[in-house]
Amino acid sequence: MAQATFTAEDQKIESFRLLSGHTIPAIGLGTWRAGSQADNSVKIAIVEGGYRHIDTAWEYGVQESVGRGVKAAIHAGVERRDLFITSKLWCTELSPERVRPALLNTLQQLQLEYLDLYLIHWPFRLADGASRPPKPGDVQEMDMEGVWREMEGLVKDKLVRDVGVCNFTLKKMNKLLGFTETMPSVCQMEMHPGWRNDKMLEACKQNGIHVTAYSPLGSQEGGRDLIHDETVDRIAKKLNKTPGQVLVKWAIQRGTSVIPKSNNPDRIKENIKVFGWELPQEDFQALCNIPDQKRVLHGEQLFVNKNAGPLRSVADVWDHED
Ligand SMILES: NC(=O)C1=CN([C@@H]2O[C@H](COP(=O)(O)OP(=O)(O)OC[C@H]3O[C@@H](n4cnc5c(N)ncnc54)[C@H](OP(=O)(O)O)[C@@H]3O)[C@@H](O)[C@H]2O)C=CC1
Ligand SMILES: O=C1CO[C@H](CO)[C@@H](O)[C@@H]1O
Repeated sequence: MAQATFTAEDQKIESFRLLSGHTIPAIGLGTWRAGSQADNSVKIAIVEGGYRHIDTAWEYGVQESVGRGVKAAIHAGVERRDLFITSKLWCTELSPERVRPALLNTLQQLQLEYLDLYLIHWPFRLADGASRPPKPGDVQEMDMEGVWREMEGLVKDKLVRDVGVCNFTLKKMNKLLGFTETMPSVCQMEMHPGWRNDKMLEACKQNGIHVTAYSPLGSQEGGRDLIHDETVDRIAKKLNKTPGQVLVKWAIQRGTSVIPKSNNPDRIKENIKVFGWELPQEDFQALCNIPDQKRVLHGEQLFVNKNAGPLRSVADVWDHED
């Protein structure tokens, strides 16, 4: 069996400890829009880049390809127990009786026996066959307690090692914390210098919940081009790093894990070379001061039919807070 070229130890990849006592590697490979190249990107990331953390979701439609990439990496000598694989429960499955079948389907697609982390993707339930953007009536309130009890059951049955949420507002997080028996280990949120989201980061820290920053480069396609932001570019040139590395390092220095997506082998390997050096305080601060704070992905935009105006049902379930 061929040996992996890089190990996480070679790369000195840092990790963060979760409330459960498990650890999450500081950098993971994102797979949204990875398409049919996901298998190759995942294999390169793990075997050549030293990644040990992969972020995916049923909704990305790439889980079978991701699974093939993971399998190839294991075949190349990486141990499953050294990998951290995250997936997410999609909005149409947000009713208690659908949680376990959705997870089993995800495990089957990924060809895995367990997940390291299973996240509620958005705190909204979508009706079966809901169009995007949804029609009136397609967006529904979820039975949060019922769904969470099922998530807890997956941990008890060792099908997933940790559970968590994405895209929760503070109001929704507080509601969850009001009844949870198994704490959410992770809250995954959009975070980059163009959307620091300090309020949720602070609230999570206070509760010991680890934060993973998604779209750390601004998401690029249809998002915000932070790679060419003048502050990011200036700091990158000064430190002799790339803009991608500066953005990834900023996230880690804030205490969050981070999941940049790339399908380009050079950029995959570039984005993880962020250990053994620090952003000086003044540069870290300059990145924190980037103006025009706004999200790239917003629940109201994702789930509201812009042509028809806000749907009554969305107004009922969205908290109207940042
Ligand atoms: N929980 C949730 O609701 C969400 C989770 N996510 C997760 O977070 C991941 C990352 O977020 P995402 O929105 O994909 O965007 P990112 O911020 O990671 O940006 C990805 C884009 O940047 C490009 N890129 C990657 N590295 C570099 C580099 N070093 N220099 C220049 N360009 C680069 C990629 O192109 P190329 O591939 O050609 O390199 C791609 O176009 C997702 O893939 C997904 O796994 C994302 C959104 C929502
Ligand atoms: O993870 C994600 C990537 O983008 C999607 C938008 O189509 C979202 O559903 C989701 O939050």
